[in-house]
Amino acid sequence: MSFMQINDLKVHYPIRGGFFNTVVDNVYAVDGISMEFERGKAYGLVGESGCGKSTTGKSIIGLEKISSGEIIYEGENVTNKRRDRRSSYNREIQMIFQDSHSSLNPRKRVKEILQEPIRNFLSLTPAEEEKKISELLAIVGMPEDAKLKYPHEFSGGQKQRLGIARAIATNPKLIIADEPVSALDLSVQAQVLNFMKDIQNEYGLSYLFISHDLGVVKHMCDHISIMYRGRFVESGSKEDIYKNPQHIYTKRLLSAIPDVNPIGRAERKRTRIEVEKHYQAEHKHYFDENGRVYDLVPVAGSNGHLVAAKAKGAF
Ligand SMILES: Nc1ncnc2c1ncn2[C@@H]1O[C@H](COP(=O)(O)OP(=O)(O)OP(=O)(O)O)[C@@H](O)[C@H]1O
Repeated sequence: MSFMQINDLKVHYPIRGGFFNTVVDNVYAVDGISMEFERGKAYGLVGESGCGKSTTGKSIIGLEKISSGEIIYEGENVTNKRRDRRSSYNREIQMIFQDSHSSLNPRKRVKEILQEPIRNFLSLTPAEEEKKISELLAIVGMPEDAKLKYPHEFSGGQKQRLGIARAIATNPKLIIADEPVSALDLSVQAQVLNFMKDIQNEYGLSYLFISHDLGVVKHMCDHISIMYRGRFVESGSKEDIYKNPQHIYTKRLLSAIPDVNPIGRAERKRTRIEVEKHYQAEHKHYFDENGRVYDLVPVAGSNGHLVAAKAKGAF
């Protein structure tokens, strides 16, 4: 049973131009997506840069204006209440960002950074607040004396842990994690991901896990949507997406990561040959099975030869 539903969400940014600075077009950053979140489950949102992943996350939490669509939380339409301090939605949906360095106020000590959500949302006595901050630091594996330090005194992985501590301070149900490890060294990425899994299990947290990295999403998520130009081209359980991808864009995303590539070599080759044939026949476009059109451009292989035709934007 899902506790939150996103229905036909659209976020369009107007493009202004001309002498009168009128709206001449729109960027269809998010263009009609629907999702459901279940307790204790992680929902993965994958796609290449610019497809609308961050805009989706930010609009859910209320950092971006929604053009149309609705968010239903615990049976209530909260679309216009997302930033309302009094609403439980505002307390129970939190976000962590890729760049924890810039999302943590450099002029505040850790104690003050963690105090902020606690004071905004929980009514605690000073003693309870102090205890809560110590508990949060313990949960994210940071020492007690971190309280008095500033963000710059920590490593990238530690700063991301502090970002997580801040997000879990209000006992959230859903954490939107926007590329939470992509700015970290590879060695630290696994630690932070494992830690996120641990707290998910312990507190029954749900995640909206945003990433361009299908390997990371495979590790973290139960349900996955593949996003392309503001829309979902494919959604399904982790098993469906990795074992039996349907859309050519998903297949290409998967084939770009050999480690987790579930489609056999033969199929990978077939997809590539199919597109290459179109290119060699001097077609400028390739139409996939859903009628979507891609521009074809050449790409050079590591040996310097033309190895495949590439569908621009998709491949
Ligand atoms: N404030 C804005 N005004 C106009 N266009 C915007 C604005 N914010 C984002 N966009 C555009 O909306 C589209 C989606 O951007 P978004 O940042 O959501 O993509 P993304 O998938 O998260 O990319 P990345 O992985 O690089 O962060 C892009 O074309 C982007 O240029």
